[in-house]
Amino acid sequence: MSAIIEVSHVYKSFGGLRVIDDCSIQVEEGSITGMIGPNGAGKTTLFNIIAGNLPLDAGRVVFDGEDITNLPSDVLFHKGLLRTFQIAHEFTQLTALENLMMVPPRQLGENLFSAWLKPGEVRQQESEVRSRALEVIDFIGLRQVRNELAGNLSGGQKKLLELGRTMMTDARVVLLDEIAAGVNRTLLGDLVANIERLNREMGYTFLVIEHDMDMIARLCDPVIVLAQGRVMVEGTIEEVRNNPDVIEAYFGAKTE
Ligand SMILES: Nc1ncnc2c1ncn2[C@@H]1O[C@H](COP(=O)(O)OP(=O)(O)OP(=O)(O)O)[C@@H](O)[C@H]1O
Repeated sequence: MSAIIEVSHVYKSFGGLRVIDDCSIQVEEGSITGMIGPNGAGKTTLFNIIAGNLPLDAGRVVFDGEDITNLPSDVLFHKGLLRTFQIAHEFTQLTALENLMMVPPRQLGENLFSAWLKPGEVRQQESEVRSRALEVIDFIGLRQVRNELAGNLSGGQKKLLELGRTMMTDARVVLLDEIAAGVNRTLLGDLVANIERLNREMGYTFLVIEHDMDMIARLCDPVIVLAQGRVMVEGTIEEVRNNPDVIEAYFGAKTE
């Protein structure tokens, strides 16, 4: 395996507070890499930097051999690097299926000029998008609620739909930020199974921030522990769990 994401010597401060401090990580292609750490360790900040949602102060981010430092998220999206998006407010009034159909980039039907020039091609593409969306809705187990408004779905179903939206793209790396939060155990099982299938069957690489340790233990290898904006330890979940520094900084702090 080789690294599909390389973060090298990244720094980021907010005002006087250094939140990411000479941080370097690598994500191997085909892995489901976990990222854990105490509250305020800088996990979300690092995600935002990798996903192009936040400029860094210094350092470098490389995706599949290409320097993507400070490229905006929409450019990264087209390159196949994306994070799960919260279902945006305007999409809550669309059905689950329509939410999936809205995702594909470069949809010809959205462009009036191309619709006027090539109506046959637009119809063809719309029907392809629709059948892809139906496949995805089956994959994520939401066929029963495909015609429900997204705003009426449960929290867990919304997370599954978010995952489904990444499947409408040609994603290669997906960043998942605390998707277990607020999801019941049954739906969480579905989410985990779907992430595993996407990884195994479709070759997606995942980088996962998660407070739910069961989910990390089940899904992730390796696990990176971030503390005070830099990597404290990296290894299997067992190695990480047994590391005294981690127990003190993370688990220790948690059980006080
Ligand atoms: N936009 C911002 N402006 C100022 N400070 C920020 C900003 N974003 C994050 N911070 C600060 O940076 C630090 C790291 O935050 P971050 O959200 O990256 O941590 P985290 O590891 O994801 O934490 P948690 O597990 O609690 O979500 C925190 O002290 C936070 O208050």
